[in-house]
Amino acid sequence: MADGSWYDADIERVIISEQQIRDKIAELAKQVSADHADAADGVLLVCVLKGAVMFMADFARELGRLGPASEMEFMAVSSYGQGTTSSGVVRILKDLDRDIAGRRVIVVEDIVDSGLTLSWLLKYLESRGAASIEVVALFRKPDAIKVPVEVRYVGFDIPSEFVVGYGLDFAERYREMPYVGVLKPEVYARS
Ligand SMILES: O=P(O)(O)OC[C@H]1O[C@H](OP(=O)(O)OP(=O)(O)O)[C@H](O)[C@@H]1O
Ligand code: HPA
Ligand SMILES: [Mg+2]
Repeated sequence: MADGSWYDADIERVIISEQQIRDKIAELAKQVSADHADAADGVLLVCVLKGAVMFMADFARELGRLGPASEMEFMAVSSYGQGTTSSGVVRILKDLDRDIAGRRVIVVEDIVDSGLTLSWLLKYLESRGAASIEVVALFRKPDAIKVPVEVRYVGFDIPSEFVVGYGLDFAERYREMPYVGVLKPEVYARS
């Protein structure tokens, strides 16, 4: 919940609290661990920067306690830029550093909103010969989806409002908040 930090003043409403996020990540890690207990060479976690940075760090640590072993890769893609709606054009800002052929890939994504980023990314990864590709997404907006995408593990379904916190930004700000909330309208008016 709001915790007395500077950013609370800009938040109209908390959508998901820090504790809810923590509990959900433990649950997601348990499911992924159980489903991949037989992965002899572990799983390859592909974090979609920048938004998924917090989720990746917390999820990977939880999964690490349970196994199987994981390795981490980072891609940076962007379609929102400074705005609150997808531009529809996904740009790769940082590509994978290595070959993913034959690996069990788990894409770690913060939010599925229109689905454009993920649907583009899945096609891109599929072309690289992974043994399997699954997605774990902490947040999803079911009413905002424009392109159907299969997300095996979902943390929270949330309303179709623009949210910030826990990695999610508005014009690069608010990523460091430990909870997820909706900004006050005056914050948009200021920018
Ligand atoms: O389902 P979609 O409508 O495509 O939206 C989801 C994507 O949008 C955001 O990324 P953004 O483009 O803002 O880049 P960022 O992670 O660097 O903030 C978010 O982190 C997801 O990756
Ligand atoms: O609601 C959102 N907030 C921040 N970034 C996003 N990218 C897609 N949806 C969102
Ligand atoms: Mg963003």
